[in-house]
Amino acid sequence: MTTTPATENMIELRNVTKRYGAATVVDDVTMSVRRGSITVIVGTSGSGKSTLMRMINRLVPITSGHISVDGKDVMDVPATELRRSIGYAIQGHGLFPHRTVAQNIATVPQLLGWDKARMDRRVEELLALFRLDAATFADKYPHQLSGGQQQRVGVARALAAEPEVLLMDEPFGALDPVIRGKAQDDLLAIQRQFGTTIILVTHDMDEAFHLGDLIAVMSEGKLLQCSTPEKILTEPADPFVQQLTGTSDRALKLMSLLPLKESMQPIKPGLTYGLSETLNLRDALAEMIWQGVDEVAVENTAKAPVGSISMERLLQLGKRS
Ligand SMILES: Nc1ncnc2c1ncn2[C@@H]1O[C@H](COP(=O)(O)OP(=O)(O)OP(=O)(O)O)[C@@H](O)[C@H]1O
Repeated sequence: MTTTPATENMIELRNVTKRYGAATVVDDVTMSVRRGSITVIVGTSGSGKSTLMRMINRLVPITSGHISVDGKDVMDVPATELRRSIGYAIQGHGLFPHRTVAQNIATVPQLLGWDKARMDRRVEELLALFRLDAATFADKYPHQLSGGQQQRVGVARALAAEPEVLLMDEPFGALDPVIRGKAQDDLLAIQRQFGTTIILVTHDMDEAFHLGDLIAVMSEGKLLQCSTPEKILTEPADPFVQQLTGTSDRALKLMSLLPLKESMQPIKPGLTYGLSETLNLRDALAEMIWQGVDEVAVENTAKAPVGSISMERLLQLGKRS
């Protein structure tokens, strides 16, 4: 038996346009999203980010152009089937107020006719994944949870039926910075575990740089650039892209994208202070300034030295190439 190889791109948008009357709110957007990657859409308010994303699961009808998901034109898939197969998480989470946490999470599996044992297993697994104790939370109602907990349930619900594609519209918008950071790290861990293809809309550029394999910048309905975070910083396609990413901390943003592990120098004996190889260069620099050291050992998770890094080398790496 021959099987068709999975296409490398999970989502393809070709010349996608959305008009409301005379207003063109998404203007001829062409973009590809690689399977198992995270694409973050940024741009000013009203630039068409949500509209673009909502055309993928057909919550908004396309005026012209084509969108395919996993090789299939979305217009050839019944809208309800499409929406059940694509996870969707929004700011304010949209939980059903009269359903418990467990029932909220099981919404799509239930619609898909999963048996009870499988649904219960999945709910427990997701609660554990989002660090919500099942005994405490499964039977609570949304109003009994904090905003952050509700948000996590919202994302858990979007992931419940193990979708290959997850669309997220400002999913962490309402969270305070500490919880937000944790939620982002949870999402990255889950994405790595399941290989989910994610498109996420945010206003927060730090979030975009932290999460995005690609960053898509929109302005007035147009897609100005869709590139890696490094390219967005070092080769902005448009003055607006440059303005959006901010120029004052460009060096530090760039350093935050570079892993220490890939930039370290050979092991050097006699260094008394060690940093984990899992840090990025910005965090390494911050720690060295704080500790007042010019050179440190780089250590693996077992605390064995695997290299070294000097302040001089760090400063070189942050320079525009
Ligand atoms: N149903 C509609 N009818 C008419 N205009 C609409 C409709 N929905 C959205 N728009 C307009 O389309 C434009 C893009 O809206 P959209 O919500 O996609 O922007 P956005 O970039 O996601 O904005 P924000 O960051 O503020 O959420 C806006 O000017 C908005 O007013």
